[in-house]
Amino acid sequence: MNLVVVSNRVARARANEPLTGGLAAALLPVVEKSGAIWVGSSGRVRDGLHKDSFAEVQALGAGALALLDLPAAHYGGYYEGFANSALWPALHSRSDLIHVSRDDYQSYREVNAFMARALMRFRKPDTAFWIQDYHFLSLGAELRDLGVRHPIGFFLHTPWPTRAIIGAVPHHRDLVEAMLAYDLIGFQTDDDCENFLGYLQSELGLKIEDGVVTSRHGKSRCAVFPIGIDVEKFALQAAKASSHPDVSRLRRSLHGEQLAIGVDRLDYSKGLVNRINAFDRMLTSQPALKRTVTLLQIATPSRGTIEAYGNLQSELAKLVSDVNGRHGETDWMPIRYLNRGYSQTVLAGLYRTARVGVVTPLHDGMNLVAKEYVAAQNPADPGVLVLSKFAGAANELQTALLVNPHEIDGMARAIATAFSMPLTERRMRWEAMMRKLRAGTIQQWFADFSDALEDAQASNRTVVSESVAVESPKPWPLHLVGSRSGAGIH
Ligand SMILES: O=P(O)(O)OC[C@H]1O[C@H](O[C@H]2O[C@H](CO)[C@@H](O)[C@H](O)[C@H]2O)[C@H](O)[C@@H](O)[C@@H]1O
Ligand SMILES: O=c1ccn([C@@H]2O[C@H](COP(=O)(O)OP(=O)(O)O)[C@@H](O)[C@H]2O)c(=O)[nH]1
Repeated sequence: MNLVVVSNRVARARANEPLTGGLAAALLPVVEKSGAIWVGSSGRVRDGLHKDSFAEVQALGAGALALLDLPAAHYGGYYEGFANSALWPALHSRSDLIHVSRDDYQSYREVNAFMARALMRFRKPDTAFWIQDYHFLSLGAELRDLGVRHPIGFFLHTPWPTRAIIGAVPHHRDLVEAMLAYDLIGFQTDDDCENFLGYLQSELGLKIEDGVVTSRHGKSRCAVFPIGIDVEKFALQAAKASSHPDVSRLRRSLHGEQLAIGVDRLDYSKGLVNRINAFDRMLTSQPALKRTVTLLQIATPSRGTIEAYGNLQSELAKLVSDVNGRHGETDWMPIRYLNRGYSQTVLAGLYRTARVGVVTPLHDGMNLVAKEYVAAQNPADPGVLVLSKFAGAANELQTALLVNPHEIDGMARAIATAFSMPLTERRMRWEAMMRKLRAGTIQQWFADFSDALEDAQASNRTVVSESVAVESPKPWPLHLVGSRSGAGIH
């Protein structure tokens, strides 16, 4: 199978650069190994809607990375507008934050249609397309409209909420109907999959049998594929990274204090305000912990041009300074707060230095940081994961200290418990989590989805020969094609 993977965000090709978000981080190692072509946004926009606006096609391990300039007229309405100000808040059960302009949906559909046209050049008789995430809910339908009969799979990296919440998204019916052009629709958790199937039954009146729905497009299989990480690579990286200058400087600066770590995009779904409030509450209710513990919170800026994100950044900066101002002393600050990104090599070392990993999103598709924190621990002296029960990762990491991120007192107690947990209990909990991580690696996820896509398509539709194609594909060249002059956007 000649696999073409499509996502809005793709990994930067340079090693040791911070990666933005779990989708790019997760796909990079498996795309590199598999020989797939990974198509996504170049981070630049261009005027006009030409299907040939590939800024660059470059080698990526055994495969290739194809970067596409997106149409300038529609980019804002697509990415900041419909994708991140309508779909993202709804998918994270924050319909109160939905803000869309009149043309955003149109722009979203235009970019999906534009991507479909651009993908035609990668089509070969044995091609399968694997579309990633909420940016491209209607891409499969656009490909079908262009005559594509190849297998097309879709994986949603975020949660899928209840019918009432998704019903707050403008054009939700059109979008979900368009999704049924996919042969396989993958979710992170059983709850997400059940919510989606519930919507199909109750809102669209469709029949479902064993996770397979029949619509005017044919059959679509809905199934669960929890995403994982490269466990052994992360563990090795963490062991090596302890000598990295950033990591050894951190260790030296601790003066015997125990470290808790949080690593998140600066996003309202990550529960950062509640987490800082919980740390504050812990220090207020257990003042003996002062000077003995510190929280290192890395909050990487994300989607900064969207108002809700800008507001959160200001709120957090104020909150952290308030907590530090009240509890801090001349030579000790409770919270070290950083608005920047780190490479995964450095992150691995930081995770290993921390006795406690605090991962407390209000809602999260998976949360790979939770898995990375566990994989990075020293087996002889592992740290403790405090994990929100609303992260997809909680389904697997049940021996973490599971918390409700809306209960500030409960979180404060859990963090304090984590700091004082005896070694035997830490090891027992950590070993159980490692068994789960090893059973569901990113390599396994990639293989499971690819196999299921082949199976789903074989039983759903007959592959139509290339002669039916509306345009003949051009070969994809492994060299620079076209200019890189578009305006930067990420
Ligand atoms: O591309 P951005 O707008 O900068 O956002 C970064 C990514 O955020 C989301 O990541 C999700 O994927 C992770 C891996 O499956 C998962 O662990 C996490 O829970 C999700 O939030 C988003 O879904 C991606 O499309 C973005 O690239
Ligand atoms: O400074 C940073 C912060 C995060 N990450 C990576 O970004 C991903 C975040 O994924 P997660 O699923 O936790 O959340 P998302 O940001 O995708 O919602 C993880 O692989 C992190 O290692 C990184 O490389 N550098």
